[in-house]
Amino acid sequence: MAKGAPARGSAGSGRRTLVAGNWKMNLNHLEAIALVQKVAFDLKPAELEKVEVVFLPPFTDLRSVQTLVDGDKLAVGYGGQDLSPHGSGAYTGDISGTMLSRLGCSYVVVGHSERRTYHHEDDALVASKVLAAYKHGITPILCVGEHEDVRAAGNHVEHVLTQLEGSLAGVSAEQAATLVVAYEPVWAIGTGRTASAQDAQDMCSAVRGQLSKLFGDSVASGIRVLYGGSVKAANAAELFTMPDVDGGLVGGASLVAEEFVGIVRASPAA
Ligand SMILES: O=C(CO)COP(=O)(O)O
Repeated sequence: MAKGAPARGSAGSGRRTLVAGNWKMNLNHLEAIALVQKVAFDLKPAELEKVEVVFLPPFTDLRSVQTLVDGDKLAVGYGGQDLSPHGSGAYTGDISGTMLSRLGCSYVVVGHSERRTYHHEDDALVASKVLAAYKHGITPILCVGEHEDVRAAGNHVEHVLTQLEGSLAGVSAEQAATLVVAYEPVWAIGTGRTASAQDAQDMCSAVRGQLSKLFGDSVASGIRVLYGGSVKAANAAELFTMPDVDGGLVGGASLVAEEFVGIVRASPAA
């Protein structure tokens, strides 16, 4: 039985399933165009209406993806993998929310474990990026998740909920209404070791319970909570039918058109 806020379930919850492909540091702009074309042309309009499909390419591919999506009026979304907490100015290498929104991005990943690990991003920095995204009208996909040792010690729920609260410092209930959270256990990312559907459900439910405490039941029941970590066409259906799992944040499998399309089709909503 779900522990989180109000009666829901992906089917019948009112939350539209979201399948987002995080390409990480892969694919040049030509490969990007080929992949988006293949996925978007393969999926039927009815499927794209039921499941929201989002591409998260490297910054250098965004212009090409924008041109393709706009030119062919594709019913897919796209966004960045990170953004600067700053608005503009002398921040070498940073990409601002304004730049992303000018490129038509509707989403941005914030606080991915790879950035937390390799770029030492802490919850306070992640929270400032979440606020920067909202400032520019971009929906943050906030990533949280535990390392293997934390799970082994049985502290994973507490760890993730602390991370969630810290990463949402300063966010209002009104802003949170459009939030997307992605639960990505670090030990499942790129390892082929997917969390069990029940483990994913338990954590996504706990996340929703914490969102309820922070923003109230009605806001929390509308927030989409995704699972990420070795999602494939073969395991997506089991994960996405769990009542608090509203879709997936997909890494490796999002680079292969047939596999990504298979994941979208595995959604019970599709
Ligand atoms: O980190 C992820 C998505 O953000 C998950 O990556 P994989 O699907 O390759 O495990």
